Amino acid sequence: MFANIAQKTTNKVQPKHVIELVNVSKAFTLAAGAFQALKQVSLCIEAGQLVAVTGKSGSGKSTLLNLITGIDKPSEGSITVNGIRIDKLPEGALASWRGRTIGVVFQFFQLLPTLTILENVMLPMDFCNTYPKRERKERALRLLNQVGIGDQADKFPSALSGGQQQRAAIARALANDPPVIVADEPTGNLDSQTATAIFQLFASLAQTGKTVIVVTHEKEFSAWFEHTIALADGEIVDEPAVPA
Ligand SMILES: Nc1ncnc2c1ncn2[C@@H]1O[C@H](COP(=O)(O)OP(=O)(O)OP(=O)(O)O)[C@@H](O)[C@H]1O
Repeated sequence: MFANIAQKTTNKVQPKHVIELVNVSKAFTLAAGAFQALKQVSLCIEAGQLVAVTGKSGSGKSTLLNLITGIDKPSEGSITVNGIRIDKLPEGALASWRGRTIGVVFQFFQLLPTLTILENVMLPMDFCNTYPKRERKERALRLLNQVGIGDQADKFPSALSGGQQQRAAIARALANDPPVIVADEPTGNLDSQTATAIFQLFASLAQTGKTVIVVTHEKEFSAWFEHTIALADGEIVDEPAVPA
């Protein structure tokens, strides 16, 4: 199903550790003083891993994702993604880096309602200029076929079911062929059968060499993940090993 993506991804030279955090802390300044949302977190994730991030509300899951995607900067520590020290990158360079390196999938899909599904998937290519203009439509269609909704390409998001919209969002996340896909509670709004199909899709992507990081509360899917990063009060209580 993902043969084309697999071909492309495995031809790339990727560092073994696609994501590496060393002693990362994140403090927020509140009226009452500094609040440590993440405390001295170190972890590494290898290419092609399907990784879960779990923890109670407020444990630091979104903060961790925001740091890995470069949306936020750490207060301390280093973050290396795909060989780049992103905590050192200036804002402009970060935006362009993010568009090419990270595909993001949200709980509520966040497709643009006034664009067709095909146009939504083409958008990241238009923003980042990653593929020649004449190739973008064909690539978007190919991605939609690969996630199983090629026949919905000309519809608007409101005409699709939740599961179909999430498949479209995954196709959009793949548009620029990023090595890393990050999903924040992607099945939180879907029934369990549809959620299973979405997790199957993520597992297939990981098999093609994509690194897929999923924040999830859904324990019934824990067996799908090769690693679980369990957070409690901003600290990792279960983690992939840090490289020597
Ligand atoms: N911008 C901010 N300013 C101040 N405090 C923040 C900010 N962002 C997060 N926090 C705090 O950091 C802690 C961790 O928040 P975070 O959103 O990472 O948790 P979470 O595990 O993703 O929770 P949820 O499952 O509810 O989304 C919380 O106590 C939160 O209130």
